[in-house]
Amino acid sequence: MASRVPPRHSGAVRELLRSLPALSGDVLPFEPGTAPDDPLTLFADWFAAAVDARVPEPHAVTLATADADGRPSARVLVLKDVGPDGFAFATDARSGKARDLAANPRAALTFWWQPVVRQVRVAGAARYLGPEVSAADYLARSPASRAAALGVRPGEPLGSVAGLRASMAAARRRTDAEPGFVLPEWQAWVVVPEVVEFWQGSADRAHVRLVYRRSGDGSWARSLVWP
Ligand SMILES: Cc1cc2nc3c(=O)[nH]c(=O)nc-3n(C[C@H](O)[C@H](O)[C@H](O)COP(=O)(O)O)c2cc1C
Repeated sequence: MASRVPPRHSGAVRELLRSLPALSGDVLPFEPGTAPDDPLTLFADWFAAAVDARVPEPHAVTLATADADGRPSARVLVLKDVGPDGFAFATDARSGKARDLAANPRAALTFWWQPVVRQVRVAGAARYLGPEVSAADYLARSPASRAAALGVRPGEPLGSVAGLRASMAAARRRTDAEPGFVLPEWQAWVVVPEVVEFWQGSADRAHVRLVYRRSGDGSWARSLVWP
């Protein structure tokens, strides 16, 4: 098969970018007038529809944080749960995101489900769920996942990939020998939503945006906004 890697002439990336379609998935029907009162219910519906449509890894979500000075940072992680508290994820206390959240406990999550042309955005306060929930999350991971978390030192300079592999192999041996061990740095967090936006793309660009905002009494107000 011919390589699609372009020659490295000036403008090659721009040409490649312009050759690509956007919003080319199969739009799902969405009638905002009949949407539920609660965005978590609509999220559950949309998530199930994404799974049904075989969206690859629909639980992979971009988490945006900012440090104490407001410098933003974003990365992909795995959504662990969605419940009345909000959207849960887990990470290492030594990671950049956990440091950001310790200094500035606000976050945004963005899901992009290309095959169904849907985006969901969540913004709100981020809350550490404490050592017990974090330990339970850690112990629910497979031995390989626990070893992967145990064998790393997030963000520290790494001399070689061989060093990483050796550390992870040692972590796997320890995980197998001590199955009850919990990495003290493991942290479960939840983003408590204040705003949730459901975006249904459309081939004719008449994209539907339905925004839910939480009121002081905990109820939700929802409205359409222009795309
Ligand atoms: C599909 C996918 C899933 C990931 N899941 C997690 C996760 O659940 N928790 C996590 O801390 N990092 C996860 N990562 C790694 C993060 O993207 C990131 O590289 C790492 O957490 C360090 O980010 P930070 O320095 O901004 O904190 C995942 C990456 C990808 C691509």
